[in-house]
Amino acid sequence: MPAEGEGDDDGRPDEHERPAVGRQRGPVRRGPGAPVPRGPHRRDAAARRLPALRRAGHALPARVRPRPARPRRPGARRAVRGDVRRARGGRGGRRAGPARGVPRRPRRGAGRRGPAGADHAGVRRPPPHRRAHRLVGGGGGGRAALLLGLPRGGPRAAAAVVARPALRALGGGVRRRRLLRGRRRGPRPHRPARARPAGAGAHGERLPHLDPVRVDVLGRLLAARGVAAVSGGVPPRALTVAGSDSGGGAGLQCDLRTFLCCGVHGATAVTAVTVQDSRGVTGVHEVPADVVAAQVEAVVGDIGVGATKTGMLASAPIIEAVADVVERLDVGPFVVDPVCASMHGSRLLRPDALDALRTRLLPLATLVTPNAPEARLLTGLPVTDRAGQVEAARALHALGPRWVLVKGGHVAEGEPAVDVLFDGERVLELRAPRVATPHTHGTGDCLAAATTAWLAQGLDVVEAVRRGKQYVTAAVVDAYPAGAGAGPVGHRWRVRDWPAEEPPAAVPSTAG
Ligand SMILES: Nc1ncnc2c1ncn2[C@@H]1O[C@H](COP(=O)(O)OP(=O)(O)O)[C@@H](O)[C@H]1O
Ligand SMILES: Cc1ncc(COP(=O)(O)O)c(N)n1
Repeated sequence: MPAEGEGDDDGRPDEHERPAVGRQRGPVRRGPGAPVPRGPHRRDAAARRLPALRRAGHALPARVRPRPARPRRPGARRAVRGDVRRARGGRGGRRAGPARGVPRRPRRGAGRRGPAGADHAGVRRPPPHRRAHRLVGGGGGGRAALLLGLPRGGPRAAAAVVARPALRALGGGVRRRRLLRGRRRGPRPHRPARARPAGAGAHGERLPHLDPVRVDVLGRLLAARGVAAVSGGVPPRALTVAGSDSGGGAGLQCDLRTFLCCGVHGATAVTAVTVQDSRGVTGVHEVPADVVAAQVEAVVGDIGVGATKTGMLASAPIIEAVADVVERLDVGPFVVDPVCASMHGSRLLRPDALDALRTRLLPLATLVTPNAPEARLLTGLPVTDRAGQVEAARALHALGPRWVLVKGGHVAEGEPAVDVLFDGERVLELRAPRVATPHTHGTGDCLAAATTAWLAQGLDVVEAVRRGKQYVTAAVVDAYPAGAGAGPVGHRWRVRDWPAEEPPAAVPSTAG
């Protein structure tokens, strides 16, 4: 298959031309927040502050405690709670403010942090592998690490690293927290403010508090400790039947990232390997149709899937093979993203495959998600405004899918990004602010994959598409310029609250 074409005269649909990257407004760059300052070990500074800290009632790690505390002088005033509050810079007693020699605790979100592993007074806390037992109880961390695929060098630390966000995601459940955390000694260590996910809540809705990925991780941790799991150990599964994008921004790479970030295990049936970067596609190697079908059979037969999506299908034989296997097996709700070309205008579907797409695949689809050029290609209708989106949705619905979503990324640019959803009766609009960025590589895959992930978790189509739209909007806000051309949408906004723990120590091995 030719990787690039030049317009209608050579068969390549010029509808797939996107506005040139350079013509768009500058990228919206978002960093992961202020860099974490890392300094030298502050043992000396910590030791200088010891008297004040001891007055404040801090529980000090043994390694910075130079000598046992002196016995109290007879008649000396017993430390009262107010002293502790004052020393920590909180309210209490008459004089609010830090005790002499104890630095004021930085405000939440003030962006200041001490050296890694140090609390607000500059005292090093014990390293994670010595603290982790408070989170996961003693022993068993090795198995937890094994289950979670984490490094074995510091299993408890690794388990703690995973457990902490899981606990945070669980919100309430004081007993559950206590069970895992154990008894806390000393004051609560300072935690820096969490980075707010970019774009989250743009539509007044947040992703669910009870994040399925984290609940599941916690479930596995508990199972490894022999404690009854909080939720089932196996996450929902979804399958993508799609091409590989060597640049990683679109295709199955984008699908897998999105699946994970939406709480499902992703499986793949690879249809083609593309040689692709941020500037375009320079090569395509198709996978034989029977091998594509065999991948679907293997995944569905053994692992099982709650929902399936298609992306780049490359050729009519591959479409036929996928249609055959989807008819035979239970692939769950079936989302067809009728990918015809890349955003750079490189063809990803042979022109003679359009008919197979219309007649074999669309009738099987729970939801089909064309962009405006694809909708035009499939229906022959111009799709240049909202009315055109609705008309195309009606025409596509007549081809057999249960739902049609005509996306608005290429429609009325400069206005909000509005997608039109149609089920044969209702016409619904999903509206989001349009982000001024040229880095929109993978938007369509991201939307379809997120929607598929939510379908795999049992949501209905409207709810799944709403969340898919919410996800892709945040991902466009989080997009970044990787390469000289169009950069990919970003997924890091979903994982930025990884705890600022130190990784486990790498110590010389005594074995061998
Ligand atoms: N600049 C943008 N800002 C916000 N949302 C966008 C932007 N560009 C595309 N989208 C959204 O991303 C999704 C994919 O749209 P579209 O670009 O039309 O598909 P494709 O990537 O298949 O060409 C749609 O929900 C669309 O509204
Ligand atoms: C393998 C593969 N699948 C899909 C796309 C479409 O993504 P985009 O429209 O963002 O280029 C792509 N470029 N490559």
